[in-house]
Amino acid sequence: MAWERSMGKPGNKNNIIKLLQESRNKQTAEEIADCLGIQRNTASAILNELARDGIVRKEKTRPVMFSYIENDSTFSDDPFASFIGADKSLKETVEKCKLSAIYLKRDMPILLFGPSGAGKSLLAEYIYKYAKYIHTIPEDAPFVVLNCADYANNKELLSSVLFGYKKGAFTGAHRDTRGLIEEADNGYLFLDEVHRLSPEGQEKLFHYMDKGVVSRVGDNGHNIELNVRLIFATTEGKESMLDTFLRRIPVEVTLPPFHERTLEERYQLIIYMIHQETFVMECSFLVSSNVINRLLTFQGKGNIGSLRNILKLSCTKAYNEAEGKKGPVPLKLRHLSDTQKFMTGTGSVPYVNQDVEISSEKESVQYIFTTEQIHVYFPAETIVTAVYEYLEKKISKVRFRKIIYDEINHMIDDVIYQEMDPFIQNLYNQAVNNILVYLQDNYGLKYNGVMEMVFVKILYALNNQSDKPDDSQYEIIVRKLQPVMYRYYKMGLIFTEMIHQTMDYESSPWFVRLFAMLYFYSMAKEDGDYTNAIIVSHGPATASSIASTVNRVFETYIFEAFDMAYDTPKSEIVSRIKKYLKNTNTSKGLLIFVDMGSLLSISRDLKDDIEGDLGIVNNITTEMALEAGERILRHEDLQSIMDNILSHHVTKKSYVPSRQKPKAIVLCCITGLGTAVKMKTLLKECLEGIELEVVETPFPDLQRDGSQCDVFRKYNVQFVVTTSKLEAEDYTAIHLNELIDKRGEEVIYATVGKYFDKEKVQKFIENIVRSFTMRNLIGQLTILNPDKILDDVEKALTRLEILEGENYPIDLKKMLYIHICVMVERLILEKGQLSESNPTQSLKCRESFVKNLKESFSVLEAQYNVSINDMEIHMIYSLIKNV
Ligand SMILES: Nc1ncnc2c1ncn2[C@@H]1O[C@H](COP(=O)(O)OP(=O)(O)OP(=O)(O)O)[C@@H](O)[C@H]1O
Repeated sequence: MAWERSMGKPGNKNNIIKLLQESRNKQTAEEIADCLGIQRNTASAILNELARDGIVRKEKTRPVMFSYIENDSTFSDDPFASFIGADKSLKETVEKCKLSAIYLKRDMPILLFGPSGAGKSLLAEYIYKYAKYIHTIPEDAPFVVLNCADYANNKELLSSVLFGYKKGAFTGAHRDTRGLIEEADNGYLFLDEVHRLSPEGQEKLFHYMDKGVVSRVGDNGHNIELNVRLIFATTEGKESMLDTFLRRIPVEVTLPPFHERTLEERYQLIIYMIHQETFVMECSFLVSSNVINRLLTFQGKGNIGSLRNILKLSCTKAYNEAEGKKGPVPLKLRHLSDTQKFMTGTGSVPYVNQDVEISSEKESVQYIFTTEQIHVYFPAETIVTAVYEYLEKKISKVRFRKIIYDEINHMIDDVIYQEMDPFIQNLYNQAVNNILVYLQDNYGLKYNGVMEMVFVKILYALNNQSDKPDDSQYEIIVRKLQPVMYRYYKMGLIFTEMIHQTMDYESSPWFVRLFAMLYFYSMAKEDGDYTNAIIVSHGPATASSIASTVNRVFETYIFEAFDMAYDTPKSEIVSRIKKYLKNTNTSKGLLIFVDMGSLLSISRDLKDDIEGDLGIVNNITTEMALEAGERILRHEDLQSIMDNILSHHVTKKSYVPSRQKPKAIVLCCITGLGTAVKMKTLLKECLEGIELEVVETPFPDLQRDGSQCDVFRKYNVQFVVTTSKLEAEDYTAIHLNELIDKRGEEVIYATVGKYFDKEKVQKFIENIVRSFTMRNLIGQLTILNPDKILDDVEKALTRLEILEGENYPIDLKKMLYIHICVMVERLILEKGQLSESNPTQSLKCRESFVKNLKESFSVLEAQYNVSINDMEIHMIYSLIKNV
């Protein structure tokens, strides 16, 4: 691989220097490589080394440009470059401070808010240094500090210290004395804890801010003109400051407490402070990872200031203990002066897991981290195009994998040699390493040092790059890739979630996820398109330990584990698996190992959720899982995998072959019972060679659940025939009466017509028209004479219409004729079998209707010797009210 190559021949370095010296122009690594006929990576590695040695200047543009540094270079550094956080969480703060320093006149005072020890005094010093650096104040300008809290009990004294006093102004004022504000002329005055200043003192300051003059105490008539830049600081909130004071301050900034700084900054601060101690003690420290983890979670009062004091004491303790011993001084938890202050919340993830050696021999600049700009260029266009072409089947999977592999490698080549701060690299390395090990242990990720380094660089670059990628566009791609690459999708998800948890890492989460997904995909042995396999086992980690062993052995994510508590009910197991299957591609089948015989029956619950075959094996051992894993990776079919496992291991299986949902016409009768049965028989006879099933479903179910109804899960429903009005949104429903109309013909052509040839469908329609006319329907009666019963029913219904005072529409009447004729025959046949009144069916119809119906049907009841019970009345009532 490219990153494993050496820097090539020794002459390359000299050639590069010569080229840059001669050309005097900035050049990219690529241009230099082309010009010298060497690999770009080799050129990039050498250029970075030369930049480190100060021979070549590296400009963090895109692409990165390199130029030769002439000896007379006057390049000097912005003092803020060494202020930890200046380019990260304090970026805005620092920009405001710089702005106030750039302002040429004195009247741009700045007020720093923040808790004790957050770094206000230090920031004030940096502002002063910066003003010198940009020459808004002279090189020898004073920086005068006054902490108003020191005079909290003597406000008069504070005023006289600040503004000076005239001889005789108060007892003990023996001579005219300059105030600190005069000392600060042409430079800066930093007033810490400014809220402690008396109202009179504040008045005097306003006067200076407004007019540029001050008068000493006791000498009000004499104004001294000054040019002093003011910086104020307070640990109090705004409310403790006079409004008149705040109004005069154009720039306000707030420094956050230590625990609100980013993890990276907290780490930098700790390392930096220990490094300072190496000079004091003249030794190196080997800081244990426990110490670092504790310090990182410090939330005590006094923030960085307290932390500094604690470190000073701890380093002294450690030094004394190690006196006379060789090697770096170990700094352990026991040396922390006030251990309980650092208690990490229980269960929190340790940030680092390696000790860090901090040496005084290294230059201090190496510990004052300035963010090295690493540029990561993601070949979005190529990858996005490849994804779409692959999804649209314009390119093969092999081609797709090749494109992804090439592009990811290109990106890796680009980023791998870019330099970053070694200590921050260490922090990132440890976090990334933890995650990759987890993915290796559980998902068989095959990873190496290069992968770790790539992630470190990419994450770091994203965190520090000003032109961040447009994250939302990557979200779309990730979602598109989910179904075709779900294994890598999941690993990408785990990676991003863990990096967020362990590092508070938030930059470009979708980009990171897509990159992780594609990187894992391009490096994996398998593309992920093989039989899905899961292990369901009771016990805290039985399933996951077997799954992780197999995944690790094959360095491939084959098994998913479901650890179940011993009392987990079957329904919950099923629902967990169903949830998993929702985001899983099962077209190559699903093999499930369970540890209980009773779980074999989950095949019934799961079979509709799986596209391919489903195999369940009622036993699980690591050996069996290993064998299955091996066969899965050989792309054996599920049936043969199972046969082999069974022949080698004593066990049982349940096998449900992949099932195409059968096509069906659904009959939905509000009345249920006989009418539906009769219609079903008729409809089936009409099919004549068309392979369709005719199934019934209860009206209330369909009305309530629509296409979520069970029948839609089991069948590929063509259309639904109903005897009652039904609002169908996402499926086709047709009323029984319409079946023999034009609409019936249209619906049949639009649905069934898609699958069968025209002549058969035409025949089907003709059959329906012939059979579903009313007389024919009633002609299906087996014992009753259709003409006779029709006459009797007509009389009964006419009587009901009169009693109810209604004229039923013709469609309804037809329905009622069919229903009542069938009902009478059914009652005759079932006499003695059916309970008198169905207890679950309460009679919900109007009382007067029951009375009228009983009266109008009494003749019919007597003639046929049947009794129309409450349930039947209810059905007739429903028909009348629904149609
Ligand atoms: N960004 C930083 N980089 C390095 N050291 C820092 C940084 N911020 C603060 N410190 C160190 O933390 C300690 C406390 O900072 P500082 O005295 O400036 O805080 P403060 O807000 O002024 O506190 P107080 O309100 O108690 O005066 C100092 O030793 C300072 O050097």
